[in-house]
Amino acid sequence: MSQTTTSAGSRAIEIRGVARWFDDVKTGGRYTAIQDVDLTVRPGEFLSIVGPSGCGKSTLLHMVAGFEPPSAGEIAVRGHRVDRPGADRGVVFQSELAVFPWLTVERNVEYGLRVRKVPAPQRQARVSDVLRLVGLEAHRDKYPRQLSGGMKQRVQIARVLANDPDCMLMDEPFGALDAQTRMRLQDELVRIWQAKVKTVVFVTHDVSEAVYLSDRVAVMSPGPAARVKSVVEVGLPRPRRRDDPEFLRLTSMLTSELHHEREDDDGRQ
Ligand SMILES: Nc1ncnc2c1ncn2[C@@H]1O[C@H](COP(=O)(O)OP(=O)(O)OP(=O)(O)O)[C@@H](O)[C@H]1O
Repeated sequence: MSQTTTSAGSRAIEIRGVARWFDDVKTGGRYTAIQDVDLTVRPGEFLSIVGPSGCGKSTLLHMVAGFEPPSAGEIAVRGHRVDRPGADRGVVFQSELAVFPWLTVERNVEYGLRVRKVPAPQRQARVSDVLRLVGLEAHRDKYPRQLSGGMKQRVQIARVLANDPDCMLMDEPFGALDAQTRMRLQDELVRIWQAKVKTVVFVTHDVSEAVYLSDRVAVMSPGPAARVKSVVEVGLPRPRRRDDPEFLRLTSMLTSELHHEREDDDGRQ
């Protein structure tokens, strides 16, 4: 990251006027995936991004991660412009391929700490701490092929937490899991988030998952030129119940918001 652009204040992540387009080498034209995206994420907040398939959720998250630059606009994390990946932002992907198959659970989790040359005693303490937090202590010597899909996602989460980032950026991390495992991991994620007080940005297709987990839910419009069309506050206390009438009302409201393109800009921020 480079120069300070804004005072961090109450903004963990600030996305201002961001667009991303891709050149089509065959036609010489370009495809504008997202345009004019404005979104502020507060420190310690759990914010989900929902949107139709292909609208640009992953593209937006990858830009916050610093994997690719915006074509226009600016992204700042704690007041610093993002221009590359950084240890302050940890990314959890949908695919279990993000876990190194040739390393044990412990080695996977320790990986970032080794790269940063954290001394062995500190490394071991940190790894034990996060393995305990994600419930993988008993599996530390196993290889990924010996783990279930849910356990592999826990390895990814533990690996991110070991680096103690300010924000966790999660790209449909539970998308490939069966419904029961998914719900269990949602509960675990809330517990971990509450224990570690990280800012979390969570991309999902699943409105109910977003309402269950989040402080606020940002809804994107369909692409091309997708934008954040509204941001909805979820005021429900935790632990949440999926059969709570207010939970069901919010889920149904967000579902219709997602499926109906609205031209007004009321909810933009
Ligand atoms: N490297 C690229 N080159 C060209 N087009 C791209 C590239 N990456 C993404 N796109 C296009 O940008 C749009 C947004 O893609 P993205 O994967 O961010 O959407 P998404 O909302 O995360 O989708 P899904 O919910 O299906 O995972 C899509 O139309 C996609 O085809």
